[in-house]
Amino acid sequence: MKIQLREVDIHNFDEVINLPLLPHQENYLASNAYSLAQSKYDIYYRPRAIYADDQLTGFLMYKSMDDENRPREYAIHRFMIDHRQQGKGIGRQALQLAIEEIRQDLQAERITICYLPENPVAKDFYASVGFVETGVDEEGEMNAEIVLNAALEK
Ligand SMILES: CC(=O)SCCNC(=O)CCNC(=O)[C@H](O)C(C)(C)COP(=O)(O)OP(=O)(O)OC[C@H]1O[C@@H](n2cnc3c(N)ncnc32)[C@H](O)[C@@H]1OP(=O)(O)O
Repeated sequence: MKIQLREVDIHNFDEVINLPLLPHQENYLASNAYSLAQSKYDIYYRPRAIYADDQLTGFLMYKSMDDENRPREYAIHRFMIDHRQQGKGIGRQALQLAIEEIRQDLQAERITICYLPENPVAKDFYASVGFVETGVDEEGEMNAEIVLNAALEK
């Protein structure tokens, strides 16, 4: 299966907004409609549509942390796969592609991700990709990170 990240644009934004999750999964992240609106008002956000063999199957969004005075850091804020397509390896490949895309910025030193501790998939999945948990923040979300420059690791 060929997995690609593509820009969200006038041709696919409707479909991205309508990508379905199971009802309980909707609690794990903001809606795609909210995320796309957010990306229009915060230029640091980079929304991406996930395609599997040219079929739209998911959405992710990351941002550089330049605006928070952390210019060498990127944060993956949203990540979802159409529930009918989950568990087929698409998410894992899409996350790898996002990490590769971020690595194109040779200044990048750190990638963070956060998730609700009760999310049954996130913890083990993100750990298997290399994210190391750093603690729960004030909003109750677990934070985890990949340090790209090993010299920075504590
Ligand atoms: C930053 C954030 O947005 S955090 C919120 C993340 N998003 C959500 O929780 C929304 C609902 N979930 C999803 O959209 C998807 O399940 C995602 C994005 C978490 C993963 O995408 P998928 O395409 O399903 O993942 P993929 O098939 O590549 O599997 C990756 C791993 O997740 C785990 N996994 C996937 N689905 C399940 C499931 N239903 N039950 C248990 N584990 C699962 C497996 O451990 C798998 O590892 P493996 O490759 O060793 O088998």
